[in-house]
Amino acid sequence: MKIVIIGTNHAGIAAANTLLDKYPGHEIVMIDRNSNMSYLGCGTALWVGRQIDQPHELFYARPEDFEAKGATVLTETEVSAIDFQKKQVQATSKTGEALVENYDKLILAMGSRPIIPKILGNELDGIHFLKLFQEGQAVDEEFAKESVKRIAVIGAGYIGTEIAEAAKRRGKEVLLFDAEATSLASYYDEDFAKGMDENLAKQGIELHFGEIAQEFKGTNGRVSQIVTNKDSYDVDMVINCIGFTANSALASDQLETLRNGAIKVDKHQQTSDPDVYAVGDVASIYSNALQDFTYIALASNAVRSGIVAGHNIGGQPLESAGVQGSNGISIFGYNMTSTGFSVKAAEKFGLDVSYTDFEDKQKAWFLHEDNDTVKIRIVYEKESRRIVGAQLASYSEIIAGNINMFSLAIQEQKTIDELALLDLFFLPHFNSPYNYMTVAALNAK
Ligand SMILES: Cc1cc2nc3c(=O)[nH]c(=O)nc-3n(C[C@H](O)[C@H](O)[C@H](O)COP(=O)(O)OP(=O)(O)OC[C@H]3O[C@@H](n4cnc5c(N)ncnc54)[C@H](O)[C@@H]3O)c2cc1C
Ligand SMILES: NC(=O)C1=CN([C@@H]2O[C@H](COP(=O)(O)OP(=O)(O)OC[C@H]3O[C@@H](n4cnc5c(N)ncnc54)[C@H](O)[C@@H]3O)[C@@H](O)[C@H]2O)C=CC1
Repeated sequence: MKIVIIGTNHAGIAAANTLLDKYPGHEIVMIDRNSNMSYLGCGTALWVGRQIDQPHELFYARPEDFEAKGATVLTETEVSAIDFQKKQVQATSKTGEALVENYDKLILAMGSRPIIPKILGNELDGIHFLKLFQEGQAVDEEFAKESVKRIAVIGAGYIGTEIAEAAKRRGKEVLLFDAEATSLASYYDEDFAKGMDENLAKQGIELHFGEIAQEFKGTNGRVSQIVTNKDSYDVDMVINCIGFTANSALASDQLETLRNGAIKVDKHQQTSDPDVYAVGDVASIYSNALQDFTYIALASNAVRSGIVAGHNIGGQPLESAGVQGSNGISIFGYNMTSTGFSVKAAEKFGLDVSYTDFEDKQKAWFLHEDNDTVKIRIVYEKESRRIVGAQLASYSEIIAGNINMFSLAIQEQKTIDELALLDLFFLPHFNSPYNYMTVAALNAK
């Protein structure tokens, strides 16, 4: 069987490795328009902010790794069309040569692209996005310029907040804008996001929330001012981070999609064409909190969905367990993690939810050093009492792993009452006998 994979980043790589390692004997052709593969964008801010010295360790796979296992890897080759009837992929190589690849099974792993704000002045120099390694390099080069002193970051989601920290670490003045009232509004309720806002403000980042960019103005072709619905600000550079959209144009007129263009898949990653699978950011994904398919762009989901597609195409039926969109962020030492829905997100999706909050020290009360406060919120459906979300925030790093337990609880449809008496270990170095997670659950109305 000949399997063609379009897109060789996290999702495409996971599918390719699964097929090559577990189901040998197939012809695998991997095509990507980029010159590199496997770049972990999560490391961009760490590198640009000089928390790590070099970007090379942010790559974990090379074309040679797949060629050594028998695959054909075509880099700098852009797919321009797919004929789903003839089962053919048309592409152009880096030398301009037209290529046609036939397939028995096709894996779409074209990922996502940043949303471009449709406002005047978009084309000016000094306006950046952060998705590819090359875009990280461009931002890094700008940060090195003495003339770039004041930076506007548009969108205080995950990428915006992380790059705001990086810019500050490089000695820049940073103005952080978001249409919402707080940072991280897609992931955390306001009471939680406020903790991050205070942390950002304490570090000298200028916060402009509830503000929408309406125009970029320039001087000699380079951005020099940003105009919002409230005011205008002189800046030397802009970084746009207002979210991702599925990069599905190659297939969205032929295959079924969600309203945002993500290619609809089932739990086997199969699209509306049985010979075509879609994985990662280009595809829909099943949310256990919502109990329906939705769109959640994360590297963790990309890897899992790639593995699932690989097994199904290889001949071993495997159903995805669904996801919770579990995520985390660490900014100037302040750590936040969440999974499933916040109260706000649950209500937006039509769920009738309640929540329980608790706050305590991370370690036992009699440890007075390095013992930070932890805030927790657990969100549950009122009628069924099933847990649909959790949020944690603290300067303590110990909180990080806890969110995974809530992820499993949501996946397994556990109720808030089942959590209340769960056996959690106790050791003073890490927690208290009255663990804040179970106390929050015990307090649930
Ligand atoms: C700055 C940043 C930080 C992030 N941090 C995190 C994090 O901490 N945790 C987390 O879980 N996620 C994080 N993400 C999100 C994560 O990177 C994405 O969810 C992930 O990259 C999706 O993987 P993918 O393989 O589905 O798609 P992509 O990474 O978008 O890869 C798609 C590939 O398809 C190729 N392609 C597209 N169209 C064509 C075509 N026509 N022809 C040939 N090739 C094509 C592209 O060149 C690309 O290589 C971050 C993203 C960014 C940008
Ligand atoms: N730690 C992690 O897990 C990370 C995950 N990612 C993922 O990568 C994807 C893209 O990240 P982001 O671009 O940061 O998206 P995001 O969805 O996290 O944040 C986008 C932000 O932009 C704001 N916004 C939207 N339109 C706006 C406008 N016109 N003006 C001002 N603000 C506006 C939104 O309110 C939101 O806060 C997401 O799916 C994210 O989850 C990215 C970085 C880190």
